Amino acid sequence: MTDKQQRIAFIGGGNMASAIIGGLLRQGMASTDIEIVEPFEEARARLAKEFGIRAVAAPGTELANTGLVVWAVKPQTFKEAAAQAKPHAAQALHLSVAAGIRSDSIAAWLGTERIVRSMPNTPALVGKGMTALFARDGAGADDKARVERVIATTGEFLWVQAEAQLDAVTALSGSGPAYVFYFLEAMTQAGVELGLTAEQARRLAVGTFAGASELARASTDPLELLRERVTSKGGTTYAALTSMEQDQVKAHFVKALHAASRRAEELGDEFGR
Ligand SMILES: NC(=O)C1=CN([C@@H]2O[C@H](COP(=O)(O)OP(=O)(O)OC[C@H]3O[C@@H](n4cnc5c(N)ncnc54)[C@H](O)[C@@H]3O)[C@@H](O)[C@H]2O)C=CC1
Ligand SMILES: O=C(O)[C@@H]1CCC=N1
Repeated sequence: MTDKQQRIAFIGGGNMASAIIGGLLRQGMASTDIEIVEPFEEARARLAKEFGIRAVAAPGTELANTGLVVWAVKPQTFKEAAAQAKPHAAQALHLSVAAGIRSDSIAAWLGTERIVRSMPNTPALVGKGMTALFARDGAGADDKARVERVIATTGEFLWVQAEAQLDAVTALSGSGPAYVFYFLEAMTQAGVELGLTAEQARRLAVGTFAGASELARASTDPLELLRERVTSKGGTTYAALTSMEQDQVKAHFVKALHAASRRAEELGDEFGR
C-alpha cells in the first residue's frame, strides 16, 4: 500500500468523525495520516486539543493525497460540502456516514462510483460501535476491505445488500443509543422516586443494560425466553411488564422506529437532490 492510499480525509470533524478518528488513533494510525476539513473554528480547536490534528477550514490540494475520504457532514450540508471538495478528491474511495443520503446522489455530486455508505453509532467512541455498510457496485473488493479495516477500529460491522435497508439500520442502531439513554433516564428517574440516590440508580440502570446486553449477546435463546426467565409468575417483573403492555409501550416503541426510518427516507429525498 502506498502512503497516499493509507491517508484518510474526513469532511466534517464533528461527533461521528471524532468517534472514527479516535478508533483509528487507538489502533495505531499516525495522526499525520489524517486530514480533516472542518469549517468551524471552535470545532477545529477541539480536534487539535483532542487528537493533535490541525484541521483545515476548506478542502484543498491535500485531499488529492488521500486514498479514502470519509463524509461526516450533516445530510443537510452534504451537497454543498461535496461541491467544495469534488475538484480535489476525484481519485479517492468515498465512505459516507450520513443518514438518508443515497449513493445515487453521492455518485452524481462527486462524479465517482467508488462509494460505500455506512451507518455507524456513537458507541464507536469507546470501540463498541455497531455499523452497517452498503457498497455501490463501483466499489471493488479492495475498497470494501479498506472500509472494513477502518470501521473495525470502532467496533463491529455488517454488510447489507439492499441500500434501502440502511434506513432501517439508521432507525435501529444509528439512532438506537438515544433510545437506550432514554430508557436509562427513565430507570434512573424511577429509582430515585423509589428512594435510591441518583448515583446508585444510574449505576444500577447502566449495569443492568450492559449485563442484559452481554447476556443476550452470549445466548442463542430467543429474546422472549430470556425475558421470561426474569419474569416469575405473580412476581415483580410480571407486574411491571403487565403495566407496560396495558400502556402499549412495545407497540409505541415499534411505531417510533418506523418514524425514524421514514425520516431517513425523507432526508434522502429532501437533501439528496
Ligand atoms: N451522531 C450520531 O449518532 C450519528 C450521526 N450519523 C451521521 O453522521 C453525520 C455527522 O453527524 P454528527 O457527527 O453527529 O454531526 P456534527 O454536527 O457533530 O458534525 C458535522 C460537522 O460537519 C461540519 N461541517 C459543516 N459544513 C461543512 C462543510 N461544508 N465541509 C466540511 N464540514 C462541514 C460541522 O461544522 C460539524 O463539525 C450526519 O450525516 C449524521 O446523519 C450517523 C450515525 C450516528
Ligand atoms: O439523528 C440523526 O439523524 C443521526 C442519524 C443516526 C443518529 N443520529
